[in-house]
Amino acid sequence: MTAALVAEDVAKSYGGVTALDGVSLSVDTGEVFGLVGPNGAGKTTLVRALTGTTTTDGRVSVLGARPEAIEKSRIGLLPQSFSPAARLTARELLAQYAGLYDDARDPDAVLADVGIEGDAAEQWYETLSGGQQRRVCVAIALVNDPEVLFLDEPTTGIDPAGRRDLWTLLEGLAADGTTVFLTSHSMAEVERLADRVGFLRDGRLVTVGSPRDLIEAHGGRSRLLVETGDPADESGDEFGAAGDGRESGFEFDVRDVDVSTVGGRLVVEGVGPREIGDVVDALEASGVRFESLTWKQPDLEDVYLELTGESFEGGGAGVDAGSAGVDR
Ligand SMILES: Nc1ncnc2c1ncn2[C@@H]1O[C@H](COP(=O)(O)OP(=O)(O)OP(=O)(O)O)[C@@H](O)[C@H]1O
Repeated sequence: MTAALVAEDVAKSYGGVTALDGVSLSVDTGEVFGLVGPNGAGKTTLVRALTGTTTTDGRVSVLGARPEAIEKSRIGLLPQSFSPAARLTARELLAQYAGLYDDARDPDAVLADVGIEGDAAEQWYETLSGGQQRRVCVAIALVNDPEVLFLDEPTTGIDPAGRRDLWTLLEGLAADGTTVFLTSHSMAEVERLADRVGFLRDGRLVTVGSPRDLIEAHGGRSRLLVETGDPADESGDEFGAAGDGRESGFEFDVRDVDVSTVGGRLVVEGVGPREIGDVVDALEASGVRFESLTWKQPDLEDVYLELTGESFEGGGAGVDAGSAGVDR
């Protein structure tokens, strides 16, 4: 497969601040590449390097050419901060941007794709809600039907239903062969959309891989989160990696589980779906009273926390796909 995007040893400093410190990567034609990393890691700077909107050291190529030399109609860019004319309606804005290209898509159809229809399409941009404004900005990036689409935190401010609609739209574009380079702080978004994910930290690409491979390598084991409602569990004390749970005071007749307390929860790691009942029995046999149980498979958020050195905090809040809660 041919590479749509190539970065070789790309570096950028702002005064004494190193934003990119020798980044090399290649994105195949038709691939969705997700770039994640903490605030200030250099994601926006890399998007700007790849789109030729800032100068850098190193080499960048987009569709086989330098980004500045590429026909603008072949590229779509949604910058992180983008403010189109405030006193044009969504329709007028789309028509304006469509007019920049010889062969643009129908503005109304693009607006409909991002969920802006009816009254919202006739309102001044400045009177739309933040999420509606972001949708219009996404539409502007799509109006030229680009071969390569750069989206810098596209769904920030968009409500959950709109976010999922946008994911479906992006999946459709990717299925039709559009190359997508996406930055996001939503691990759910990246896990769902990206074929490969790059983790950027302090201007360096620390790892790249498919969500599945990264979760396998860095996500840890599936775990059962036990809300005991017991303030003693707030201590964060490790119960130790007792394979049978004995050091925690529980008689776990379940092999290869690690028990600890994190963030006020009892965390039993290494619990597969079939062992949930055994662990519940063991908890009850040990006299542990609990308010709820949540089973959580490792996901990209766990990978992120591991790779950025942030501690796992029992993360039940991040549980969506692939988890089951048992309330008592
Ligand atoms: N125009 C600029 N002038 C000076 N410093 C800058 C400029 N743009 C970025 N930086 C610095 O470069 C570093 C990388 O910034 P960048 O915006 O690329 O990070 P990011 O990963 O996109 O962050 P976020 O997740 O907060 O959007 C930061 O330390 C930032 O302060």
